[in-house]
Amino acid sequence: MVYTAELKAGIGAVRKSLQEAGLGQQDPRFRAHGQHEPAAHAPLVLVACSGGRDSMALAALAVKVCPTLGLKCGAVIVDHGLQADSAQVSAQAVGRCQDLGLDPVVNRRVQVVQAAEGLEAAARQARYGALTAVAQELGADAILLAHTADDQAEGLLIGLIRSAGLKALAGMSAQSRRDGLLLLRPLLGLRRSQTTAICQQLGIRWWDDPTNGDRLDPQTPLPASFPLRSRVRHDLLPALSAFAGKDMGAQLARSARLAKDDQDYIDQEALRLLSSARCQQEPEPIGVLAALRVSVLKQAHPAVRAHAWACLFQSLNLAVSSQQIGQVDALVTHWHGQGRVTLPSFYSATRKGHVILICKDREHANR
Ligand SMILES: Nc1ncnc2c1ncn2[C@@H]1O[C@H](COP(=O)(O)OP(=O)(O)OP(=O)(O)O)[C@@H](O)[C@H]1O
Repeated sequence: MVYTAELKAGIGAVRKSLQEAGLGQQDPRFRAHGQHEPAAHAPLVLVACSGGRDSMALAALAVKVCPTLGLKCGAVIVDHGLQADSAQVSAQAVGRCQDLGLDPVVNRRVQVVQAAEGLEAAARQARYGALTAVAQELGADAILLAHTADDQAEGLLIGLIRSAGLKALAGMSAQSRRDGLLLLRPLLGLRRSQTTAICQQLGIRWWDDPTNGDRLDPQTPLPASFPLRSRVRHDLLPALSAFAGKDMGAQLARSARLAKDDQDYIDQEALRLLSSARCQQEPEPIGVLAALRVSVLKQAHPAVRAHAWACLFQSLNLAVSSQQIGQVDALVTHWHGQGRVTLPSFYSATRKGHVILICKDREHANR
């Protein structure tokens, strides 16, 4: 096999990701280069594979890297059942992963229930649920996802279209946890052109999702019926690059990474603020979810305080608007004896002297 620049970049990225996650260092033998037969009880990592070019490239890279670290490498293919040929597409991806040598390869069919947040979000929810369930069933240590720098760039533009603030700009983490499961994204530094080249160089075939519009004329905008992500990829990002006279994909991906670092830092400060502002008096009266000292909140930077409110409401599963966060914050910064701020699901925020109380309506507190 010829180690092309793309293959070297991909192999290096997967190896670094697994090592940074603390995987593959259990046995001193694995510090030496070369292939090592994984022990029967060796940690298992699973590639989340859609059958597309990015995740087929990742499957090919991971199955090469894992044995050098003494890890077992399998794959999970989730069949969303949203397209007429989805069972066939999934079966094809299973076969291709097996041919590459991944083992085990699991095909999991899910039921996508359309919810208020749309079909794409519902499919993502169902997909992560299935990935977590399979990982738990197999005792896997991590799931590898094949998001690339192009996904980061597109995500940033989608964030700008849909919402506002730092969160809208912040990209995905290279390492995160969901329901206790470690999620790794080793290819965030690679471009889609590189994953395509890796597949071509290794003779791997992939499936092109027709809803991506990849095979349609690049000069003709996709109809509005295509998913937003596909339209951003096909129309907006190329138009932006043409306008700027340079490849904006790389720059936007870098911005998404920097914004994510900033967001992680502010979130950490916000959690610290919440913990130092909490009143120590125990137990809280019935219906009071949090009691926070105004003197501590007042000293914090407004951006940190805004994130603290957002973190607090998120922990209570409350979808609170930015306007409501502003009203709650005014209890600290512009206090003139105003009444309580009504929040969703019978929650409210009130100021009592030098304390902000986040309460659930007494009638509903015990339900
Ligand atoms: N049906 C699926 N089954 C398993 N994993 C999936 C599936 N769909 C997506 N994933 C995982 O989530 C990642 C991001 O999903 P997305 O739909 O954005 O894919 P993509 O950027 O088109 O990548 P690909 O070319 O691999 O389809 C994929 O690279 C893959 O790791």
